[in-house]
Amino acid sequence: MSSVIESIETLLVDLPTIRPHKLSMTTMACQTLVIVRLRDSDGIEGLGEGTTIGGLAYGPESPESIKRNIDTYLAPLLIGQPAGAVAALRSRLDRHARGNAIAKSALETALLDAQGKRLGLPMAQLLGGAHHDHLPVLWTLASGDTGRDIDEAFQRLEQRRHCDFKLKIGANAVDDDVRHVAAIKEALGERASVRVDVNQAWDESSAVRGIAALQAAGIDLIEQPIPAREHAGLVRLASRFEVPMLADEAVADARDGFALAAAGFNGAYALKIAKAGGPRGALALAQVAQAAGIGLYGGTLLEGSIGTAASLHAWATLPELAWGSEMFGPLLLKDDIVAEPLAYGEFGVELPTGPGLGIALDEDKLAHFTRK
Ligand SMILES: O=C(O)C[C@H]1C=CC(=O)O1
Ligand SMILES: [Mn+2]
Repeated sequence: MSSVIESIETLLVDLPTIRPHKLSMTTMACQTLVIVRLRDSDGIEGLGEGTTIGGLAYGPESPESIKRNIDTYLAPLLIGQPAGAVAALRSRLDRHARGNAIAKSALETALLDAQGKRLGLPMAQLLGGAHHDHLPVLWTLASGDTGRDIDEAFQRLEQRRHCDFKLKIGANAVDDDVRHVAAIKEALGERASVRVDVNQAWDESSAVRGIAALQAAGIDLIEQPIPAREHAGLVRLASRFEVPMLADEAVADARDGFALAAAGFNGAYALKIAKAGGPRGALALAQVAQAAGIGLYGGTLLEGSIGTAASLHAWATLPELAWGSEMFGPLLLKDDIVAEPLAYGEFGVELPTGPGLGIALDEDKLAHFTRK
């Protein structure tokens, strides 16, 4: 008898951040991981993780809704089903439940982890095989203080941890943000690539003014300057400026990617397993981007080690990430719930090698940080 899915448990795990992380819509002091433990009748356990940023500040799913919707609606669709039928199970979730991409991503990750363990293959091999075993990782400077961000950047460069930096802006007046970014770029000079993420905070005319100044300051990439749904505006900004635009919230999945490319967008796409409903959906967006000649970036929704490892397995199967990745989530957290943390160094991170995700839980730490 082939294995069936026997149980699915979800846990809310609250981990403090190493410093306040300030974005245009919220300042984080803690990240909540929704951990999925999926158990199959052959005794194999698959792990998954879903995160968002600042409760409901980033999108329509919160950690609590992810847990509740898995427990109430999504898990019952999987219990008793053949455990190895990952593609069919993923379609089943989409057929019976709309939206909830982060919850579905956590479940798809757990299904792939279990199947990889069953077959003795790393998740990247289930997804077609890895092109790379070390991926570049940038660091986000978002302490809210220019001097502290500059110190942090030099520290990361000296540790050989990161040489590309993303600055979170949009919470302050445009001129103040531009001054902040220009001061950091001026301090780092040619030693580092500096990019910004506005997280949808500007309207188009503010964006024109802000981007002109950021381009003059030597910034390499402008992420999501205007609201996600304003595709036409993003296309206009991408055509207007030499500095490329990175679409993040505007492109969740392959359909969004197709629509934006068809509208004439010529920038780059941020892939996130959370936006696309899992690693397979994120790779489908990557295929659309490749067909349209659009460059790729491996994005994070500030996942912990499990979600980060799942993303790395997916990104490793891509021939090229023109803009590298930002899979630094675990480094923003004060502690971890896995036995062996991901290996960061030489401006990037190693792809884990064991079966499935190649990640094991530290049960004591998991129990300690799980919300009671
Ligand atoms: O890109 C985002 O919108 C979300 C995230 C990625 C890095 C970071 O600091 O926040
Ligand atoms: Mn972003």
